[in-house]
Amino acid sequence: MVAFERAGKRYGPHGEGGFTAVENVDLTVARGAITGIIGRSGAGKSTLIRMVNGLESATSGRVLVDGVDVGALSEEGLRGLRRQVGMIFQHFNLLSSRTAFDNVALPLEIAGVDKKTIRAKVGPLLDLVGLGDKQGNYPSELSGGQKQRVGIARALATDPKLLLSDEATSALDPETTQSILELLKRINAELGLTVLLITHEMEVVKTIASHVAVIDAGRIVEAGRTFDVYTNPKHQTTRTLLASALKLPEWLRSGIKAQPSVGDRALVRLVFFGETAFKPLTGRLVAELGSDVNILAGAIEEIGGEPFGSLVVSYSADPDVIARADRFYSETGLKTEVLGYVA
Ligand SMILES: Nc1ncnc2c1ncn2[C@@H]1O[C@H](COP(=O)(O)OP(=O)(O)OP(=O)(O)O)[C@@H](O)[C@H]1O
Repeated sequence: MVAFERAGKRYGPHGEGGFTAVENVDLTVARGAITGIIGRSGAGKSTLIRMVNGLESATSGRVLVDGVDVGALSEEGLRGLRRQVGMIFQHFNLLSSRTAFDNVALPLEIAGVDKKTIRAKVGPLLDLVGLGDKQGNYPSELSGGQKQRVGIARALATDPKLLLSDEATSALDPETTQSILELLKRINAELGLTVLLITHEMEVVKTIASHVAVIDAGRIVEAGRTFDVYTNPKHQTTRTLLASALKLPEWLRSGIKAQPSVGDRALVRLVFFGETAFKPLTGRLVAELGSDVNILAGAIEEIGGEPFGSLVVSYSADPDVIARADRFYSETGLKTEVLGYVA
């Protein structure tokens, strides 16, 4: 549905004074799927997603939506594209002088739709997002979650086939975030809408995205099924993003170092799924390393209905202990990653 072909974006002049925000991105977004793009602040996420609806133009390569090169569209072509591509934003971007109803009606008014059709369309959309009783309320009278629901209804007004989500839950508390993600999931399933979202939170990706791409300094460093990337991350950026999503106590998280000093302990995430899920490997690891293994956190989670377990343990970073542990992992096929080192 969306294809980035060696797509890049450079702000300002070429050479000195310019800045390359996105570089050589090759990425395909499957029709009907929910795809997440995750990266740290400044990684280029907003630039990348805005290239899909022409809010930013590629300065190299191409971005195709349903085979159409966005960069080659005329102003009128772009307006047509934006009717097919809805967008929601971190700060909702509602007009404060308009009611919920009138905010949702706005794209239809702009498209020249008659009043009767607008009335027939907006009510059911507000019902769909659970705001049937708030049609006459102004944004200032709505909670953050309700404002985002209005934003979602507005994005759906022109019956788009693709929804872009720019950090749509970043300004919301965890509970409201979950309810908005549930709503997006339902819309994806019920309307068959393709969703492309950007976020800096692994939890968001894990909750709703079937596929994920990790962006770092303007480049996609890893992409694939969310389950695969989450259970077997290959790139250091992905590992760092995952580590920050683990529910480790603050005292432990803040003490993590990239390199060990003498006497430090390795902090290791063990991932259990598929064949390794049902083997009593933790006991064997403890037997292998002596009683030196500390279990610090553990959870059974699932992505897209596929369960997996993760356990965070620490043990001596002494090279001999590390070598024994690594031998054990390669013999058993247990997936692991070193999160860092702690004193
Ligand atoms: N109009 C612009 N002119 C020059 N540089 C820009 C412009 N817009 C963004 N940038 C730079 O491009 C880089 C990527 O910005 P972008 O907003 O795409 O990142 P992001 O991953 O969405 O970050 P955040 O999550 O903080 O919004 C940043 O270093 C930013 O300063």
